[in-house]
Amino acid sequence: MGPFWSFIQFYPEVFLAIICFFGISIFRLIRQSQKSNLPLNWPVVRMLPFLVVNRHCIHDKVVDLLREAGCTFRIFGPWLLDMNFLVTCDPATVNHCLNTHFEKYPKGREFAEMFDILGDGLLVADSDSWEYQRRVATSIFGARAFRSFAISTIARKVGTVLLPYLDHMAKHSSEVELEDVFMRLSLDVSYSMVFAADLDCLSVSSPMPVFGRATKEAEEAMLFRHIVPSRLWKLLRWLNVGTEKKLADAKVVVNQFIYEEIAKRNAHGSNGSQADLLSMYMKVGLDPSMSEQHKTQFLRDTAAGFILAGKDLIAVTLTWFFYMMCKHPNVEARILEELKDLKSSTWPGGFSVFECDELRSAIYLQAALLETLRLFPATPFEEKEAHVDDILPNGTKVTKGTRVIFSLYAMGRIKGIWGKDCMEFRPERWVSKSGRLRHEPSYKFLSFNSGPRSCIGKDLSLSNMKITAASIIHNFKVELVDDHAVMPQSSVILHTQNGMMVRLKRRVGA
Ligand code: HEM
Repeated sequence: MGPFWSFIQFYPEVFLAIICFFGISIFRLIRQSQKSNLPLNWPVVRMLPFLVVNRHCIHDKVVDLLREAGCTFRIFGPWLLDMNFLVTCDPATVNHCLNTHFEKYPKGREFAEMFDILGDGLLVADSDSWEYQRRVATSIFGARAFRSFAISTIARKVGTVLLPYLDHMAKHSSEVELEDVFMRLSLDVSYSMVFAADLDCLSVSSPMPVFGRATKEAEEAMLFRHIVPSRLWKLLRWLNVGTEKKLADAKVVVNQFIYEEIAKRNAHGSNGSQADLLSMYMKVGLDPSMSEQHKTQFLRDTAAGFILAGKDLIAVTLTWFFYMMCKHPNVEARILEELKDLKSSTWPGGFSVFECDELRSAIYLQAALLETLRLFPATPFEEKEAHVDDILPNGTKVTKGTRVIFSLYAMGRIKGIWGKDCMEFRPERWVSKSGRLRHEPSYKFLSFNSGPRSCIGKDLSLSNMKITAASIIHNFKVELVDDHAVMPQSSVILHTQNGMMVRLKRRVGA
């Protein structure tokens, strides 16, 4: 007989007491969990069950949790796994971490390692390297030549690729997965903007090009890195198996494409008037202390960053925007009315594509896009790491190394921040009495980040989305396929869980 059975035989009352203690504790924890949205702190595994059980609807669960907890809550991961973090949607905390005490909350090495496909680029850099890269990027994004190249690229892609593709689908009465269409279009646009070369991702006859497949696999692997303990994905990376192998393969493809584009430019030079991003970076004259190898690496990291930075964010925002149009036909009708008197250019096939400058007066369209981003922020959460011990405005203590997660998704859904109607889609909230766009502080509307690390592509993205959305709405009626549920995916980017299936009809007279 083993020692366990001997113990039960000799001390049955002690054994019974232990069983009762655990039984009552578990019963109390379960009762408590039924009354509250706050996760239970179990022995050993701590709050991991909350994350696992709610993994398919984690964004909405975090909203409930933060509503009950008063906007800030500390999540404890299993013992020894270093998964503890603080989650918040409190604008004062956001302002503290991203603006007033910005230097205390860098991205951190863990973040850079998770996104190692971006090398040492602007999106992952900290301190001096970030400052230098931000300066160069700001000057390029502010250059008229780059902006006008970027805008004309968007209009060309919408006129020659997107609208003919949608028209083909409309003529064949085919169901279309709209998010996939936007993902392909966005990759096409980003690649052209960075290299002035066409990938042709959105074609009726050809499959997704190899570069597109590689970026998709890389993104899936980076998502996996976010949801498992870092020790696990590092082990898989070391063994080169699973998603880590796919990521390693994807990196080889991405590098091959980018280095080839850089080599072509080095061999043929770019003419002085070329204004794609690579040409602009080559023209700007990088830090003379950099070696040739370092410069090539810098250009590679920059190109990878700009291709990956915004493309999915634009694609998912457009998807949620059209979902809102399907659900709120009155808003769509008002946008159509607003577009009626605006100038557009006509492309082969008779498609109208709106001009960026004309769309400046389309206030309601922009309000509807901002309202979409409020309820469906393309990055549902953001993450920083405390560089030193700190105290947040609400008195919460933060120790060095704590990961702070800002839930942008929750921020748009809290009454105390946006009012009683916070769950309603109401573009009017963005329009002032005088008919202008209402300004909201970025630490309240965090979709493009706040403070020194605000999104550099904000204006360009809004122009892109306005041109694309206006041109689709004017030319086509988009209808959701019956019974197709559209829900957010639990992901680092707010994709839809099962895509968005629609049917299209060409508008009469368009
Ligand atoms: C709907 C579209 C977009 C949204 C919602 C968006 C949102 C954001 C957010 C939230 C950040 C902060 C990320 C962080 O610190 O972790 C960011 C940073 C950044 N975004 Fe965007 N973005 C969009 C499109 C773009 C585009 C199209 C580009 C470039 C072509 C771009 C370039 C950047 C860059 C370079 C940064 C890093 C800035 C820095 O760290 O100093 N973004 N963006």
